[in-house]
Amino acid sequence: VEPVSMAIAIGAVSALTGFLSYSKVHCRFTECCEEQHPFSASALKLDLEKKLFGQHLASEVILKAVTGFRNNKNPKKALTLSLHGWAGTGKNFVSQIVAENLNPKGLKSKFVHLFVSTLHFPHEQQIKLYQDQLREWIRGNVSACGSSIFIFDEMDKLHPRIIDAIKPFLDYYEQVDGISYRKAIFIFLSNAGGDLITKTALNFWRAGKKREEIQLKDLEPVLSVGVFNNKHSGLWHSGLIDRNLIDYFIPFLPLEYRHVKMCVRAEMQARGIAVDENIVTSVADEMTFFPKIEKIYSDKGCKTVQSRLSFH
Ligand SMILES: Nc1ncnc2c1ncn2[C@@H]1O[C@H](COP(=O)(O)OP(=O)(O)OP(=O)(O)O)[C@@H](O)[C@H]1O
Repeated sequence: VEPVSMAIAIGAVSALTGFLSYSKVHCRFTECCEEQHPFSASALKLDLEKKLFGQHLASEVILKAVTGFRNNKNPKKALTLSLHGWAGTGKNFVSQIVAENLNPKGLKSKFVHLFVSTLHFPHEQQIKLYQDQLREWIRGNVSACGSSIFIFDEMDKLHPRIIDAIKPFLDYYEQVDGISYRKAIFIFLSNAGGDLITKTALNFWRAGKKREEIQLKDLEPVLSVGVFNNKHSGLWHSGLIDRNLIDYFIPFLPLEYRHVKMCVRAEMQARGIAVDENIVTSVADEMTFFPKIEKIYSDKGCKTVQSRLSFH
């Protein structure tokens, strides 16, 4: 090998090594987009089992969907999950668990984005502007980090045309204007369909069947049709449903008295207080339950447990 080529080769290798070690050090100080943060399906499974109460369907589907997506080196489209259920049943909570399992900084990561309808898209007459802003925001963020996560809370309060603006990003295209969206994750949270889920859960209860016997096939089709036909679901007549771009409709069941108690215990443990069963019972007793006669399900799920516990 002639000396000049050798010198160039050595120079190139050391420049590359230098760059790699620089970026390693750099990423220690600022957050970098790593396409593949180490992901452990068993850690996610354990988290769901330990932390999420009374949601056997949501746990199962979320674990399957996220694991399958992350283990696929070449997904054909972005992962799109639509979470439905009554208030306080764990939709935001589970999004946080998923975000933390995919990204060490969880919701605080600059690659995880939360949109809240009433906060970010409050005015009916600004739909066109919101559509443009949303498209730009997602395009910019996915070009900076392909594996970005976008969470849309309060979908039921979103004008249905807004979300259709991002339809091309959720489709099977390899690239849209030079950007691939295939490694991104979109999570929609909504109360829409909560009434349908409760109805099914109640039917099982009244038939003397266990809650855990409810299967996804008992709910998913009802949910997708119900949400499509519901003017206040954010997905009313949406092209996302029409074109089958939502991978999973995930039902969150209404929580029972025993689940509320589990939430109180978890909250006490999180605060480092010894679990006192008298307090657990009195916090759970303060919650209100429906339907009027049977009083099975907590109407706020576990939502006010934290603030109520502070009064004991
Ligand atoms: N199934 C659950 N298992 C464990 N904790 C729960 C569950 N559901 C709710 N919680 C607790 O209650 C808090 C509020 O729940 P969360 O914000 O996830 O409800 P949500 O379903 O998103 O409600 P909303 O539709 O009103 O936004 C959570 O931070 C969590 O502490």
